[in-house]
Amino acid sequence: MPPIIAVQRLSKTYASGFKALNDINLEIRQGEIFALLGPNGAGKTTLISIICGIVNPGEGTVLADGHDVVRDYRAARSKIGLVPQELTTDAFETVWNTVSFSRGLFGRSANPAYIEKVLKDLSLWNKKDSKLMTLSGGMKRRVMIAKALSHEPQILFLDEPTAGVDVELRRDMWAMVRALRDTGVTIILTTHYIDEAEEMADRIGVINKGELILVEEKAELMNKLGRRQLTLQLQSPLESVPASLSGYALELSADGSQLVYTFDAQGEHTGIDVLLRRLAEAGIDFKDLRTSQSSLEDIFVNLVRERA
Ligand SMILES: Nc1ncnc2c1ncn2[C@@H]1O[C@H](COP(=O)(O)OP(=O)(O)OP(=O)(O)O)[C@@H](O)[C@H]1O
Repeated sequence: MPPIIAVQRLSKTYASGFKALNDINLEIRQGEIFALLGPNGAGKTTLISIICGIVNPGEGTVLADGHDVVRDYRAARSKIGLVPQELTTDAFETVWNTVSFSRGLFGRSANPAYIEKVLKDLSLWNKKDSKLMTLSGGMKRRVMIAKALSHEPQILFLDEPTAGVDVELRRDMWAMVRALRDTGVTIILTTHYIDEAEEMADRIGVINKGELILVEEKAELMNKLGRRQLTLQLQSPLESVPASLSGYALELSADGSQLVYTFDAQGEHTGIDVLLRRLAEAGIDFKDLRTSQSSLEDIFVNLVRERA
């Protein structure tokens, strides 16, 4: 199946002379949830804006469902829904009218049954006659999504969808995004919340200083770059790691009560069995042990730091 979005050799230099994107190549698969991560100013919004036809690409090409976003702008844009970061809603309009109007902007004929479905899916149906200014921030965000979906796009961009929303609404938003994906919509989201990418994404792209430094299946990424740790809670504190164990990647906590062993999550041999034997030989007893895996956040911070 051809990619739903194909970005090839895309670079962008703003009029100021600042190069915001450098030779980006990216293919988004139909029906996936793709999370774009990157620190502030990395180029996420620039990339999304180019794909959505809001900012002109400098060099390179972008196809959305086979349509060139510059040469064939209208066809490309009709495939895309964009939920921008800022809430821009017409305060005096009703939910129903604003969502129906958005559909009209894309030249689509009225389809009340579809709008009704979108509002119901987003739990907005009982607010359809409410003026936007009377809605809570969370409800307004839902309206932004409904507007973006009004013309039945196949691709939905969510720019920082849960910035500043409470935990409960975040969970609701995640469920909504999953439900949308289940209807076949491809979702691309940018986020600063790494746990959001960890929770939601099928694949993850990391952008830093205008360069796409990594694109990977989430599970693969966690496997490849993730480190695992074994923490041993000692019976009696140690002053230092015994010399007989110096060949192991062991760290002693400041109070001497914990030994932490870091090992490769992918490696065939973790070395734990031999380590435990050596500990016993050294007369070190422990009362508890637990393993942990580094989070996507650790991986992300390391990736970006390496390139700083
Ligand atoms: N119109 C513009 N003219 C000049 N420079 C710009 C323009 N728009 C963005 N930039 C610069 O391009 C870089 C990338 O900006 P962009 O908004 O794409 O980053 P971002 O990854 O979305 O950041 P954030 O996470 O803060 O939203 C930044 O250094 C920004 O200052």
